[in-house]
Amino acid sequence: MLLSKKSLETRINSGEILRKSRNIPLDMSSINLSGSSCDLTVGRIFQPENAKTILNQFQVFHNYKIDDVALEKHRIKPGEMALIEVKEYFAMPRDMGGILFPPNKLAKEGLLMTNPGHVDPGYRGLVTVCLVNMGRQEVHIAVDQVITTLLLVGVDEPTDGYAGSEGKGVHKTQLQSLDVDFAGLKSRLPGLITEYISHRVGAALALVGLVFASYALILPELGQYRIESKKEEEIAQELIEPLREAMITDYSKASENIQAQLDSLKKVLLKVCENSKTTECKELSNP
Ligand SMILES: Nc1ccn([C@H]2C[C@H](O)[C@@H](COP(=O)(O)OP(=O)(O)OP(=O)(O)O)O2)c(=O)n1
Repeated sequence: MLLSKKSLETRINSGEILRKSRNIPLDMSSINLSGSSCDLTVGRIFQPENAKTILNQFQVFHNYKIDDVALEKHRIKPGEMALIEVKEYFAMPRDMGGILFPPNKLAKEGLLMTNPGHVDPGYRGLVTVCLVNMGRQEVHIAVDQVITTLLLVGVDEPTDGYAGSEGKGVHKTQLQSLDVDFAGLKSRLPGLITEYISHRVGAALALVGLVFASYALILPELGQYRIESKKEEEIAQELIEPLREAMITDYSKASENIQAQLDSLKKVLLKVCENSKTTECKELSNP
């Protein structure tokens, strides 16, 4: 069940739900209650990268604490991240839970809240809001500005309360794990570009290498092929030549034989003609 404005006022006045600090009740005039929800405001602002640098690099000389890196106002650049510690201190009763929402106004400005969530019945302490500027413009945030809306819901019977410890707000470990911008793009981009280029160049080089390697492999093969075919031609020549010579020799021997045969045939015919005394034989014996 959502709680009405009237019952919220009563509970807050009695020191429940929200307080100014652990032991100081909230001044009702400082909070904007509407229906079953109330608006929560900016307490401290942290720009993770700046805060980390100061805490890590100058700690040795100055003994900086988290309070020293908190900002009162800040312009969140497009793509950048900011961590907000909410000003109001939670003192949730055991019969009531809460849900933290980003106000519509923030979204309109391009701010994305990365950790909307529930507030357990019995939770005590501070809550944090992590924002990323997803828009094109810088977004200005300052202390006391509305940063999140708390929707309050009654539980049908009192719970055992919250088992976790008191919320201390933003701490150093939280800052360490966050980057200057969304998904660490600013720090990752040079690496991503180098990786992209090296992939492309690598692929191009591999292609060029492949072409050269192909030439290097094919050219000697072609040369070899030529040499081998020349060799083969010489071998063929060596084999054909004696055959050719043998053929020529045989042919001339054969023609000599034929000539001899013809001569002896002629002699035989002449003898036959001399005996027959025909006209044709006379012509044959006196050509
Ligand atoms: N933006 C938010 C949302 C919640 N909380 C607080 C109120 C919750 O009661 C408490 C625990 O919230 P979750 O259960 O959502 O978070 P975890 O599961 O991380 O914490 P836990 O292990 O304490 O339950 O943290 C917070 O500090 N900041």
